[in-house]
Amino acid sequence: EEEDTPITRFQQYLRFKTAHPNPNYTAPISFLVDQAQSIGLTTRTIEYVSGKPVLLVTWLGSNPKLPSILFNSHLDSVPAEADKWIHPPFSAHRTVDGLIYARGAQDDKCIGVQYLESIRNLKSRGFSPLRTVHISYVPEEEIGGFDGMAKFAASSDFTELNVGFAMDEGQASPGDEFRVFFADRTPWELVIRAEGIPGHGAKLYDNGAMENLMKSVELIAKFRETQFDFVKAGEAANSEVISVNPVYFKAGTPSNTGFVMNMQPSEAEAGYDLRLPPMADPDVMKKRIAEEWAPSIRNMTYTIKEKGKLRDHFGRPIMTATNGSNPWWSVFKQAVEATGGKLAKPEILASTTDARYIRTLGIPLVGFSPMINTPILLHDHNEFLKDTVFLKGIEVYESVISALSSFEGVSDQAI
Ligand SMILES: CSCC[C@H](NC=O)C(=O)O
Ligand SMILES: [Zn+2]
Ligand SMILES: [Zn+2]
Repeated sequence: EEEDTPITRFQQYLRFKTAHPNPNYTAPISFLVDQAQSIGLTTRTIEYVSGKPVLLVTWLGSNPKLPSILFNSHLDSVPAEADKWIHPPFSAHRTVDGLIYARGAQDDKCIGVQYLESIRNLKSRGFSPLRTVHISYVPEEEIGGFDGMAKFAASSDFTELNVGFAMDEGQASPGDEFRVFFADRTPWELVIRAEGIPGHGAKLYDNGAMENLMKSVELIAKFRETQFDFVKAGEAANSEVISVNPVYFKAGTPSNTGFVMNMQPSEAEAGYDLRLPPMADPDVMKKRIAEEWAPSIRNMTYTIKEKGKLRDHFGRPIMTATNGSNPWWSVFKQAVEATGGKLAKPEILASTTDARYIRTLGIPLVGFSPMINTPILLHDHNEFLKDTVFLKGIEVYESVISALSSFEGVSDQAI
């Protein structure tokens, strides 16, 4: 019989098969409900979209009128190519060196368990919070959160939580400073299409669909290079520039064996993953797309699917202040430092999380996954987390949760 410790509970949570395209949500939720109830926390499961439950765990504060603190994590994981792993991705195998291998070990099942374990420890020490603490477990983050956090954040259930400050996942740090994130980049799905007259494969002529698409592909590649050059020159971080990466090309006339080789097609299309940092001007980007990347004079059209907002309703870039103007930030920073930890310079996250839905509401949110001296392995083969790093994270959250939930606020500000 396996012993019951924070590590074995982490392993149990890691063994649920939560990878897309068929994530199991019911089993991990019933595990989390059991855990939360054994600690004496209340739980509520809400389905905004059928089969895609959100779990809300609550620790009531002594003054529930004060804005609450929310700790979020997602239930789902990206797929794993099992044959390319040294241990099966849902085995949560722990090596003699303490490395726990699992898809989700870093992204982001670690924090999901650490939140609960830290509260377990705080409770056993007799700590009780002034502010109410909520933990949310949401589905569908890895595919954009549209049926998960997007719906939850837009619900009256969420408004009623009266969240004053929130935390969500961050990323591992290869060095010895904890990384923290004050913004995400906003993803756009860009598709550019070209049309042209078809023709014999042997003919040289202008304005073919392929030729027109290729011109754009080259222009986009040049733009990509200018952005990447800033990064390579050390002038900007990856997450501070606009990235645009081709994700598919679609063209050609199908045949039984592949493609017809002596026909120039009448349509061609390319798809791009485009990400904008919060300071980027979306209108400048749109103008560039319309005038340079997909101009109608080259018979081109385009569609942009914006998967998030760059500006709040005051027109300000969506980001959380990490200076003295945000009292929550100071409380958080001091709480991490009280554990002997050091914070790296706050960063923008290169990718995108559910944090954007909460920041868009005007709620300050810091992205944070306490993992130092750990290689960044999210979405990679052989994702692992060292047991000692996981345990240290529990201690960090004990400090963070007790400090934030005890924060009395600033008298002239309604927080
Ligand atoms: C369209 S939002 C997609 C969210 C996803 N999140 C994690 O990888 C990402 O691609 O960053
Ligand atoms: Zn994640
Ligand atoms: Zn992820």
